Amino acid sequence: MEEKIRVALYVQKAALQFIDAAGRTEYKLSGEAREAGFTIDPDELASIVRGHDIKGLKHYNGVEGIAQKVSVSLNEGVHESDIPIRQKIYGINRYTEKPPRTFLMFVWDALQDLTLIILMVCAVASIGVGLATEGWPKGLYDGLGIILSIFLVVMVTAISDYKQSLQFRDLDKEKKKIIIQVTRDERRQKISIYDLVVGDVVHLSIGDQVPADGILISGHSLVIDESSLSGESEPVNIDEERPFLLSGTKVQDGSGKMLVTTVGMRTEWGKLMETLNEGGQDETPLQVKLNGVATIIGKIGLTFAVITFLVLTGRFLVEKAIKHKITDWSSTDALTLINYFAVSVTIIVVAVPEGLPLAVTLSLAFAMKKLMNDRALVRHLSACETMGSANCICTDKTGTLTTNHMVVDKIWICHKITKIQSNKYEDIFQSETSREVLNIFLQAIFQNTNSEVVKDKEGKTSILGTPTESALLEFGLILGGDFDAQRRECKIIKVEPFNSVRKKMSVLVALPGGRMRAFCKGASEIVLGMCDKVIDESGETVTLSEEQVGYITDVINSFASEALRTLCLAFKDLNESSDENSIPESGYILITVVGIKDPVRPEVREAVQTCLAAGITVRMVTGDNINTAIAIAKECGILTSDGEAVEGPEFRNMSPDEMKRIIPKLQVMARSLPLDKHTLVTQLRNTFRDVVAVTGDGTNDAPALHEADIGLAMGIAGTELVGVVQEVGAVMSDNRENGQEVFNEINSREMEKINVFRGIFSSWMFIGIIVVTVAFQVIIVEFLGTFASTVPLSWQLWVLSVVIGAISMPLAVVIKFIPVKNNSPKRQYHNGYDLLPSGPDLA
Ligand SMILES: Nc1ncnc2c1ncn2[C@@H]1O[C@H](COP(=O)(O)OP(=O)(O)OP(=O)(O)O)[C@@H](O)[C@H]1O
Ligand SMILES: [Ca+2]
Repeated sequence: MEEKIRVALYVQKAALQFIDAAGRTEYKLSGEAREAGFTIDPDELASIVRGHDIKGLKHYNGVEGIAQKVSVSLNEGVHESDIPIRQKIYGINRYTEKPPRTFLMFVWDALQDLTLIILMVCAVASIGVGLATEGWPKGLYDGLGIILSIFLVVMVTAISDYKQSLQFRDLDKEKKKIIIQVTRDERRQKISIYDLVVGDVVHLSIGDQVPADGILISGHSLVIDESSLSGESEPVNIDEERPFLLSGTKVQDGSGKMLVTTVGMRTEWGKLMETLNEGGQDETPLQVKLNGVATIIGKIGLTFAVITFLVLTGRFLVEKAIKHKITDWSSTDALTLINYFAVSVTIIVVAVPEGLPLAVTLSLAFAMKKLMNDRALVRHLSACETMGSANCICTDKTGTLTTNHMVVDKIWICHKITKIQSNKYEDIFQSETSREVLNIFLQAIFQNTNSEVVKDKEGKTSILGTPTESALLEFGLILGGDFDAQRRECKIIKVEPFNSVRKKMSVLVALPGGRMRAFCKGASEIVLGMCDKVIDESGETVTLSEEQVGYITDVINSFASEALRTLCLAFKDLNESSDENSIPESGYILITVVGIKDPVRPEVREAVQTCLAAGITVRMVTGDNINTAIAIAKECGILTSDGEAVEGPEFRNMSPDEMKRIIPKLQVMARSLPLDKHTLVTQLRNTFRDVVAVTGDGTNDAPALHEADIGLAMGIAGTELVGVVQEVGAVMSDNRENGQEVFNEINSREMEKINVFRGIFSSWMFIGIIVVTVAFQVIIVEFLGTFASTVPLSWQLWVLSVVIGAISMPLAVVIKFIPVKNNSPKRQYHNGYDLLPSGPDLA
């Protein structure tokens, strides 16, 4: 699929270049558009952005020029009232959906199974032979019996696949309801991606999906991951030189604002969707293996059948030759030969275990259903299987284990710790003189943020931004701060947005008098390291002594041990001579240490226990402070007394041997960079041969998600991960107990667990499937006698068949050791946050 996209993209690029070479195309603007005040044709706009036509953009006076042509002010945004006309002229932001697959298509798919094809051939042969030997209608019965079993298998497979596709379509719709931030009617607000129109001013920040094609208005270190479109893993910097943003790509770093120029099917993404047809469904690793087994058995059966036929026919011919009757043929002779053929066909029918696909399909369908109920997005049956094979989960903390609902809980300011209980700022700032401190504190909160306090139509205040920043802004409002007033007072000169590598955010602002001030906020110990002074009650700056640094470190640790996320806020006044183009990295004055509470989700502890019980190791990898991480990990039951907690920098600098030694015990990694998580996952997969599931928010965790066997991208808001974790555990233990339908075979530590009867009766799903399968067999044998050409068996024969069946158990154990991992493709499951607009399964 990815490959196809890439090819389509190259073809298109080439075509665009060709058009360019042939001279500018003339576009005609409709009269209606002109009347409504628009002066640029939709296709022309689309081609400028898609073709990265910087000359074309200059020709129209850059982004401001384009804004004029689509009749919008970059400060105010579009007006709600003219959205219908924009949609009429420039289109709506939707993609044509592939027509849904019909039930018959699923039936057709189910029929493609090799075992079934062999069975069908047998049915036809059997009907032919039957009619010739036994005549109408008795001769039909054998064949009809086989057709009946084929019918059953096909129906079960098709119905379960079809239902699953319907369910998936619903979830698909849900997950495409992405909310984005735009400025409209001079107000920043949230809208659905579908309501976006040409002319909209969209705010982008790290982790966001670019919702349509457009041009950069302004940005700070904006870096875009275009890999979904181009397959290029190298991210691109978006700035004045390269201001084009394409729908379906993702913001990897920084922040910015873009002007939407093209929506829906006119975008690059839309065009690609048009040229691509649907990708095929792939088989699950288990299906591949079972098909392999069935095919081998089938082939053996076929060989024996052919040999039997040849031997019987040979003997017959030889006998005939001995009796010198080789030229003398009667109809009885012909019937004998046909009979031999029938015997051979029977061998194939008996040899191919058609019950196998049925049982497997049923169990996978059940597992799928369970996952679906928990709203984990699973596109293919194979997901359950790969998931069932996971023996190790690396999870992030924020939003996955915790609720991601953050509130400031404790602060340290002016050498005093205060627990925030009431909503009164007097508790924190008692004396009049500390007004000064309050001012600088509010400045630090409101100036140095990527989030915003906005008012909606009714004048209600709300905060748009990340949970951490929202907590700070909310606190600022409680202290009586005024976001708009603050923002109007100072002019922001330069911004270094937050990301997980820097773990801090800094800005440079011009104060009313023209003096420059820098603010820095971020991971407490990092920012503390950048400070050499601290502000006291009266607003005076005093030099930080070593003792004081030690004391503040203690404060940080005490907050962190209470599971609080800690941040330091600091500022620095610059003198005239300092460089306006860079924000200082040291010499800051510390204002405060804040401790933000982010409670653990109540269900997490149990989910973790489920995993541990199923033999899955759970590891927490977080960007947060080590003490915070430890406190939370203990609360969730992840960190045990014999487990280890390390910090990212320490882990990074370990020798391969040291890593090998620590990883088995490693339960917590704190202050990690995205790359540390990636390293850990790589090590687990390669050195320890683990099957690793990774959960994360898809921004800073992207590298690790890609490396994992199973990547669960949960989106910033976090979702019902707990359900997924539990399912991984449940599916996993089900599979183990099944005596398989096989998952961890190459993992040597699993070897001793091949006791197939362990816990077999605790798995209801498995028992149900067995009962159904057995019931089918009994019904076929006992009641469909004539149809399936079986005779009711005596009890001795039943015992015999059970014994023969039991012999297949050791065989199953042997199958267990056939490696499956290498042919199981790595998979990623998203809960929509970072899915592409039209949501094809690119993973
Ligand atoms: N907007 C922000 N501005 C400045 N610093 C921040 C901001 N958000 C978080 N931090 C700091 O960065 C640290 C870690 O951030 P990082 O993005 O690496 O981890 P995370 O993804 O939030 O956590 P986890 O990995 O557990 O999900 C936090 O402990 C906090 O101190
Ligand atoms: Ca994270």
